Amino acid sequence: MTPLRVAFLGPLGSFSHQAAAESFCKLSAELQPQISFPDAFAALQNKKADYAVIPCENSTNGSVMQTLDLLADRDGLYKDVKVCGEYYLTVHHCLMVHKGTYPGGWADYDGSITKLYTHPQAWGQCETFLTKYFKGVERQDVASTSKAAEIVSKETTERGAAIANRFAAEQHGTDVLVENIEDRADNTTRFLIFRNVLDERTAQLKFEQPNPPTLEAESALKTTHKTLITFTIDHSSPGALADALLIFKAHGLNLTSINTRPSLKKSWQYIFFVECGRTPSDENKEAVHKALNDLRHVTETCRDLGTWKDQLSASNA
Ligand SMILES: O=C(O)C(=O)Cc1ccccc1
Repeated sequence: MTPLRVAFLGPLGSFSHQAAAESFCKLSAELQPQISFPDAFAALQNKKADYAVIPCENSTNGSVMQTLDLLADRDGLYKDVKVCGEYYLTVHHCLMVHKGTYPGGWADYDGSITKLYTHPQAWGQCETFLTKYFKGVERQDVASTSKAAEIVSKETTERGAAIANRFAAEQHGTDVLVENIEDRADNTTRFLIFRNVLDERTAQLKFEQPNPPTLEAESALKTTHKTLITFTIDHSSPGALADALLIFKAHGLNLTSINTRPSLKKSWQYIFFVECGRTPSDENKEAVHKALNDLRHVTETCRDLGTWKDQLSASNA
């Protein structure tokens, strides 16, 4: 059997690459860089990859809208793709330039950078640094931080700089001018790990996320299981959202986050993303199944996006 194939947002050296490598480090996995998040999802749906590791939320900057839009799956492209795990990565950004541009390093920097490149998620994580040193400098969104590094590594005429991972600098041969430019030292991105639930090959490979590392055997039993459910409601019906949320309470499911994205069916109507947790027990093992059945009565559409082990419940236990 071929090794486990893990899709992530490339090119090599992205934060997604780091998260994929770290979360599958114990398994001999073939890491497959993709050009975009939709490409990674398509690889799963088409059974070209077994898993995909995609950023969903950052502790400084909040939810990743591109990922929520993928999960909304408005065109039904990724029917069999579900979450099966999560991974928290501490994210340190560097400012990097074309090799040899500033031989004296940051100490000699003369203010000549005219354009900055990075993934949209990164701007908001480095705002203090950028406001201090690069106020008014043009910012260009690119597909990933490592793509930004690749662009400045190849540029010949412009004075550009990229915000990216230290590994991206090694990968693409750029010079790091400043390290750790993120606003907060605890800047962390949560990645979700996805699989195709109908892919039998993937099922046989049995990737099982470990219990959080700091958990002792006894408290391992207390690891929270998280579930993600998306739904739409009848916006003209007073209390429709309250009715839906009460179902989680009725089944002992603790709400841990709520997000919305436009439904794109009608303006000012939304798709709701509800994440909830439970500590597994004999009594509540059917809780998610029952909640989904009840939700189908009070929602217009409703989708189970998977259940996985909470990798932070060690610190919550
Ligand atoms: O662009 C990357 O490197 C990604 O993997 C997306 C991203 C961007 C910024 C923080 C975490 C993940």
